[in-house]
Amino acid sequence: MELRLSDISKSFAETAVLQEINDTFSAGVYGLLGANGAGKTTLLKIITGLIKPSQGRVLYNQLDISEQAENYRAVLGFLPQDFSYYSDFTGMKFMLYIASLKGLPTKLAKKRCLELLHLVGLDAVKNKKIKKYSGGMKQRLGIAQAMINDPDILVLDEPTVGLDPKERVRFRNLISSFAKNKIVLLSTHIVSDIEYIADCILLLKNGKIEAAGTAEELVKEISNNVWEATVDESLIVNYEKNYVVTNEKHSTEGTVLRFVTKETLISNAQRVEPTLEDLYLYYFREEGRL
Ligand SMILES: Nc1ncnc2c1ncn2[C@@H]1O[C@H](COP(=O)(O)OP(=O)(O)OP(=O)(O)O)[C@@H](O)[C@H]1O
Repeated sequence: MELRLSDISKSFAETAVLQEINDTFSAGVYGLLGANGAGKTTLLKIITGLIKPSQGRVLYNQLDISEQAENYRAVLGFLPQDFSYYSDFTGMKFMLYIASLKGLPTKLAKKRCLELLHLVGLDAVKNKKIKKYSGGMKQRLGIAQAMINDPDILVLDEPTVGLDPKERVRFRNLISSFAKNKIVLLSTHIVSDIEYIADCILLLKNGKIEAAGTAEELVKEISNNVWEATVDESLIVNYEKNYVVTNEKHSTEGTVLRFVTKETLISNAQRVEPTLEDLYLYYFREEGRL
């Protein structure tokens, strides 16, 4: 199984949103990480065939997805960012509705809906109307509906929005166990959501894939460049001008500043292990200053 993005570019009017994206996905979890407006939703919509690229092609098993639309839809599961629900439906009724849209036979549909509602922890509320659901419950229902046809390719746009920390952990476990022999693509701007589950992280910046690899591979770029130093609070503004500051921890002894730079003149600065969050903030430093 292979999904290939071949030279994808997308412009809206005169504005280039994606530029010459090339990548090949085989079974595994891929995390698309980027700041707001980086082009994540646009890229995922192109991958699902919802919008067409201005240039380039998406190939599923070597064939353009536009030439095998029906076949492709059958192996695809999608959670859009702006997913809307029928609020008067119960969770179960909604799932059955999606199952019928996907053409699942009635008996199988019921079994599959119950299984999935259990997997996302919505058993207890499956007969409640969706309008009574919390944001996190709705999001879990959205994830469940995307998995209804046991898709080979699961595309999730910002799936963890609205999930509390416990739900996030449950989500990560769910995706890890689901992903065997499947392609899972998910977008987020929350580093910790994909740090542990993504086999490959793609950093999307200004419509281009700036870097791709495992978390360990990616952070190598800034190894030896992440520091911590205890500094006087009044000097922080100056440091922020010269360094990419990734954390500030205030205490009675002063402020522990964490920052990324090649060389530093701060005498008590010590090198520390880089994290993916350091790398993210380093890549998206301009956005951080808005
Ligand atoms: N249909 C459209 N017409 C014009 N511009 C668009 C359209 N869709 C997206 N854009 C623009 O393309 C850029 C990328 O948007 P996109 O939604 O893909 O980013 P994103 O990384 O998903 O951001 P977010 O995390 O905020 O959803 C934005 O500047 C957006 O305004």
